[in-house]
Amino acid sequence: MRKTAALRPWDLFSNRRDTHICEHSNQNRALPRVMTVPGIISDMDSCSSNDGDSDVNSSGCRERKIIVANMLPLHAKRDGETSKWRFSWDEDALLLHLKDGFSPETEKKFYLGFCKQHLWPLFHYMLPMCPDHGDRFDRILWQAYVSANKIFADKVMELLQQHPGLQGKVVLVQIVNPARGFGKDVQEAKEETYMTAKKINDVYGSPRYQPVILIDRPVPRYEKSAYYALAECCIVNAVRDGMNLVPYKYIVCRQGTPGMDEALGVKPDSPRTSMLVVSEFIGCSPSLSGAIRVNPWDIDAVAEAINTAITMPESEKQLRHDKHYRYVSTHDVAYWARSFTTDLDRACQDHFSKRCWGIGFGLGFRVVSLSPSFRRLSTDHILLAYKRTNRRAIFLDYDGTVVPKASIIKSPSPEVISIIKTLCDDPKNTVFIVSGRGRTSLSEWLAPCKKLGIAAEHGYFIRWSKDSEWETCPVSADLEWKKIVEPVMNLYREATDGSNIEAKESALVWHHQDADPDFGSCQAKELLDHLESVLANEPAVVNRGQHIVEVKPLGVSKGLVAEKVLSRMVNGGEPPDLVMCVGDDKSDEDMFQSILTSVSNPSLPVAPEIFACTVGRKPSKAKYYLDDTADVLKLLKGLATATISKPRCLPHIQVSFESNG
Ligand SMILES: O=P(O)(O)OC[C@H]1O[C@H](O[C@H]2O[C@H](CO)[C@@H](O)[C@H](O)[C@H]2O)[C@H](O)[C@@H](O)[C@@H]1O
Repeated sequence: MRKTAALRPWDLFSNRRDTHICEHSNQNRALPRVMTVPGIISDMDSCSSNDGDSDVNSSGCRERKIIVANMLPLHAKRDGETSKWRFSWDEDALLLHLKDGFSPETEKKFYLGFCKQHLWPLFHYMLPMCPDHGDRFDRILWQAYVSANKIFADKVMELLQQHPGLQGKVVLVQIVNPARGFGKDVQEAKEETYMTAKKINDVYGSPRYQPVILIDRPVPRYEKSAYYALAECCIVNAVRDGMNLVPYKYIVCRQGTPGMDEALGVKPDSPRTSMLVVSEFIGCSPSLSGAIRVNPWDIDAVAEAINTAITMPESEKQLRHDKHYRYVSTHDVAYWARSFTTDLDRACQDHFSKRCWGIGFGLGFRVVSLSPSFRRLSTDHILLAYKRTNRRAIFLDYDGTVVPKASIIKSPSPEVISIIKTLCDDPKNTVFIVSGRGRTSLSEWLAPCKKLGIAAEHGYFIRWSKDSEWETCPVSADLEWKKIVEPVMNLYREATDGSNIEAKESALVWHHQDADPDFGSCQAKELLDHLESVLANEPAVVNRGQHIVEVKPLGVSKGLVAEKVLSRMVNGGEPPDLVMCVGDDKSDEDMFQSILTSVSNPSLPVAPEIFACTVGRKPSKAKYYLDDTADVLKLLKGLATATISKPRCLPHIQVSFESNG
């Protein structure tokens, strides 16, 4: 076993001074519910865990409630022999003055002055009464009150010291890397570091023990490697960082080499261990899955992480080290260079054949590269195909396609109804509205279109015409995940003014259309991440739509709707010869993909003509675009007109030849 431990903020390391790691078994140490100052600190450390556990929360962590009082109903007596304080309840609740912390002057001002002359009357609905101070606010008394509270707070913080068993055993070695600049800020940071180190050493050090060792000079690589090799734990907790390589170097040094083993007296086949505590804000953090991740601003969490790291069982340290070492040795500089080149190649694929467009405004501005074959769908173009085909499948999204997204009235206009009705009344057409919306509103709004098929809730429900029954998608009926999603969405609803939750039969949707646009978008991204992580093992998927974050059952998609409709047409002996699909958002991309794939379906006698069209000029699987819903309606109207004015079958003209004879 190596005999050195190390803890280090930024580039810091420390050595453990003895061979025994502090096996601090009571990690969730309970604090006494009422703590007084001065107390017997060592008594707190041995708090037993069988005290009723009333303040153990559901996750197993103790919630610490610290009550700090100026006067306690206690008798305090210092034991002459041991010099320890002994406390006993004062049955008569006599006031005990704890004078150690304050000068008589501060105590007089904060307690007799501010508390009694200002606070007490205030809390008793009276004006300040003292004739000396009259009715004026006395700033000096207030300042004494603030000072007294600060003294209390400082004392509490001091006593909340964590893991005192480690005192004398752990050393933090901080290597101060030479700064690259000479600004005032660098100087100030250095001064603060020195001051803090001195404070810690003064309080916790002894003539033979210095808890913090600052090394403020250029440290050659071989010397750093030696520190890395000896340190049992490495902490890199920068508040922001790019690709910090120190954790990787540390792992490699802990793995050692035959030469290092010899120098350190380590047996060649002895198990290797290493422990990393890393800031969640540094670039390498996600790649080190065995590291303990901390928020560097959370001092308590950092302290706990350090304790966990150095008290962890050796076997686990070894597992973590092996995992990290495998990662570091397979992801070397050559690997990074190769993967960067691959990513670059992929990103630039077809780069030169694409056209770039700047779209959006403000924070929404993006440059998108679009295929040169991506073009506006002209009515004339589709009309030619429409007129020469006889078995057409038409899929229309609802919101943002036939009804404008921004419209307050969500029901379709009479014009939309009339166009859709004309299209679906044509026996050559199979028309479906495929929407994320619920079945009740869709069937109500589209009631006049009797022959229209409706796929509601992204296809969770499908109805082939008004007279047929709703079919439910044969996916898992388990919607238990809703219980996980709802509280999370509620958090975001509460935190985002203007947002709301829509509960559908199979899905839950968080809407932020009426929230502040920028804040709403940021919250939506957060929510998406949050939900994806909590739903990792659930039969549900999270999607982002226009001003929405939606969670729906796994296996439900608009793409499957298109697949189902097309295969029913094929199986019914009516394979489509034209497939048209218009939609505006991400969920519609599934439909585009699905109809594009259908072209290569071997069961189709002839490949249908495909018109996949997105609404808005943006990257899409669709080959065509239209600018907005007005454009869509114009196009559909053109098709509807062709439907109505199609050449009727001419009546057979009977020519009779009358005989004149
Ligand atoms: O598949 P779609 O027909 O495009 O429907 C998708 C969602 O439509 C509805 O949300 C949309 O309208 C909301 C106003 O009614 C608006 O706030 C939101 O931004 C739009 O995305 C519907 O409420 C959702 O359930 C559908 O998934």
